[in-house]
Amino acid sequence: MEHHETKPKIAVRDLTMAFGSFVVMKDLNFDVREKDIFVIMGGSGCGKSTLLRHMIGLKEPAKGSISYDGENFTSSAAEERLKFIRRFGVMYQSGALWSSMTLAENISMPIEEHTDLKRAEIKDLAYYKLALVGLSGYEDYYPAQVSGGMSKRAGIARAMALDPEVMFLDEPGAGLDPLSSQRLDELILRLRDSLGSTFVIVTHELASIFAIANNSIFLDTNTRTQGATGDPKELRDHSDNDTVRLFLKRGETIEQDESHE
Ligand SMILES: Nc1ncnc2c1ncn2[C@@H]1O[C@H](COP(=O)(O)OP(=O)(O)OP(=O)(O)O)[C@@H](O)[C@H]1O
Repeated sequence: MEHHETKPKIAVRDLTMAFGSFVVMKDLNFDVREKDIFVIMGGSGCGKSTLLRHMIGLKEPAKGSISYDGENFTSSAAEERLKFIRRFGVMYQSGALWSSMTLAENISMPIEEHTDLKRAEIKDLAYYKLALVGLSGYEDYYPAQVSGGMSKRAGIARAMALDPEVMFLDEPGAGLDPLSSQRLDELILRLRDSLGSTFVIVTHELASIFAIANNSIFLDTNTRTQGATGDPKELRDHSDNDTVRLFLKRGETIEQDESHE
């Protein structure tokens, strides 16, 4: 196993997440390293999206902290917090693009909002971002005119509009056929390699987890805390937590089933 001695990109410490008196997860402790493709995994309703919302500042921890590059995000003042948020790119589960705008206009929006660039420069940037996700030639299409997979890729291009250091994707493969889902996985790997960004991805799709992730956290609904953190392949083969191993081993049966088709 490789060990990087660098400071973690993201450090989550003693995090408890709750809605009122309902505790979703407690005592979460994990690191995300720079250039990791880190997946948040676990069964339905365990708190994956809620964890992502904590990491981008949409929800406050009941306890604990989240730091970026050694700086405390959780305790930061409003103004300082905006600086953190500017370094994030987010694609939500609903991930929808604005239907009344072309793909290029969808990507231009955040650039217009957050920079002083001129119109022509913004257009160039939007075209460039679409090219990065393999959508050259589709700049003037409306979301309804492209496939689900293309729409997800445009959503990723929009999340990348401001060159984020960390990309957060909530269930990017949801609703996609296996081939489009696989193409999306390949895109994520390629973007990580070419742009050097860090990815935090919510997913419960095992094929996708094994294809892209080098680091992860498993949220266990029964114990209401993390079952394990680390490389999903290693957890599948060596975790001393039965629930984690069982969850990840389902992947083998799925992969075998698919190879017999
Ligand atoms: N705004 C809210 N108020 C109260 N409870 C909530 C709220 N949002 C989520 N929850 C609860 O918190 C728990 C975790 O929800 P969350 O959506 O984070 O799970 P998830 O793992 O992302 O689920 P899924 O895989 O089904 O998308 C669930 O029990 C959910 O009902």
